Amino acid sequence: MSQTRFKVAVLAGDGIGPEVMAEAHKVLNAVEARFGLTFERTDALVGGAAIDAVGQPLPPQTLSICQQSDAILFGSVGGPKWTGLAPDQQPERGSLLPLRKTFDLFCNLRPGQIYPAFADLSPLHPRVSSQGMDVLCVRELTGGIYFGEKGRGEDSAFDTQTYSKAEISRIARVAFEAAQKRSHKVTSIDKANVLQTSILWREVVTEVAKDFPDVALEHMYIDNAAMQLIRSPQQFDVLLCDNLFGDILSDELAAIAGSMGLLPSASLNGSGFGLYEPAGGSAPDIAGKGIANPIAQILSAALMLRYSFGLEEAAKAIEQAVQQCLQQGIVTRDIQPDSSYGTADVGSAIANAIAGA
Ligand SMILES: NC(=O)c1ccc[n+]([C@@H]2O[C@H](COP(=O)([O-])OP(=O)(O)OC[C@H]3O[C@@H](n4cnc5c(N)ncnc54)[C@H](O)[C@@H]3O)[C@@H](O)[C@H]2O)c1
Ligand SMILES: CC(C)[C@H](C(=O)O)[C@@H](O)C(=O)O
Ligand SMILES: [Mg+2]
Repeated sequence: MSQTRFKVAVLAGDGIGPEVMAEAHKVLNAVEARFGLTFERTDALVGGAAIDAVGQPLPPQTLSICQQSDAILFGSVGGPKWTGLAPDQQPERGSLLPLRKTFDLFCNLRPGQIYPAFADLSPLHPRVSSQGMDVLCVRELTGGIYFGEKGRGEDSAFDTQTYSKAEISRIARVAFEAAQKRSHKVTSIDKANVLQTSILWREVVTEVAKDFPDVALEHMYIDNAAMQLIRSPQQFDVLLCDNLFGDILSDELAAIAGSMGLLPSASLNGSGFGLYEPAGGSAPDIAGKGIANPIAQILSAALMLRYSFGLEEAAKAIEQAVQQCLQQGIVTRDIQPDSSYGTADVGSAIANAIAGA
C-alpha cells in the first residue's frame, strides 16, 4: 500500500505568514478527510518571530524539526521591525537562505499561470492576456550573488557572483526536463554581454541542450526578458534563470498573473525533500488586516503534495478548488479591489470545494 502519512514542518514566520498558513491548514485538513491521508504537522519558529522568542532567526530546534520532516511548508519572513539588525541576524538572510543551503534546495520552481477564463484578472488584460499565460520559472537557488563573498567597508561594499559548470548544468537539466513535459521551449536568461558568469551560463546551457533535441533553446538578456515578459508572456514556456534574475522575473510573473498573492513556489534538492513557500513576502503593508490572499500559500501546499509526497490527485484537487473560487469571484481585494472577501473566506471556500460541499 502506498504511503498515507507524511510529516510536515510548518514555519509560518512573520507578517501575513501566519494568516495565510491558517488557510493552508484548512485546505490540508480537507485533503486529509477526502483522500484518507494524514499530514502530521509540527509548528516551528522562524524569522522575526524566532528572533523575538529565542533571539535567533533559525533556532537549532527548528532545523531539527525540518530534518525530521518529509517537507517544509514555509510562510514568509522579515519586516521593518528587524531591518536594523546585523545582516546575518536578519530574518531573511539568517533563516531562509541557510535553510535553502542546508538542504541543498538548488531548484526553485515558480509556475506563473493565467487561465484564459481568468484573463481579466491580469492588470495587462486585454493587451497580452487573452490567450492566458503558462510560464514556469526555473530559478537556481543556492548559488550566484546570494551566496558569494560579501564585504562592507567604511566607504564601499561588495558582493561577488560565482557559478560553476556543475551548478549551471544541474539546474539547466531541470529546465529542459520540465520543458519536455510542457511546450518544449526553454528561454535561458543571462547578461552575457557584460558578465563572465553569464558567458559561462550560456556555454553550459548550450551544451546541456544537446541532450534535449526535442526542446528549442533561446538565450535572452535579462533586460530584454523583463520587457518581453510584459509585452507578450505567451511567447515563453520555461524560463531558466540564475538566482538573482529568477527572483526578479518571478515577481514580474506574479504581477502579470494578477497578484503577488497568487504565485506559489517549490524549492527542491532532487531527492524528494522540498521547501514550499509563496514567492512573495511578509507584506507588512497589509499584515494583520485579514485581507492577504492565501492562494499562493495554498498552491504551495499543493506543490508539496505533488513533488515531495507524490500525491498528484490531491494536488490537482487543490488546484481545481482554487480555480473554482476564482471563477466564483471569491477573491481578496488584491485581485478585486471592491471585494468584501477576506483571507479566511477564500481559504474556507477552497477547503469546502475540496470537501465537495
Ligand atoms: N519568502 C519570504 O519569506 C520572502 C519573500 C519576499 C520578501 N520577503 C520579505 O518580506 C518583507 C516585505 O517585502 P516586500 O514588501 O518587498 O515584498 P512582499 O512580497 O512582501 O510585498 C510586495 C507587495 O505585494 C503585496 N502582497 C504580497 N503577498 C500578498 C498576498 N498574499 N496577498 C495580497 N498582497 C500581497 C504586498 O501587500 C505588497 O504590496 C521584506 O522583509 C522582505 O525581505 C520575504
Ligand atoms: C526574502 C528573499 C531572501 C527571497 C529571495 O530573494 O530569494 C525572496 O525574495 C524570494 O523570492 O524567495
Ligand atoms: Mg523574491
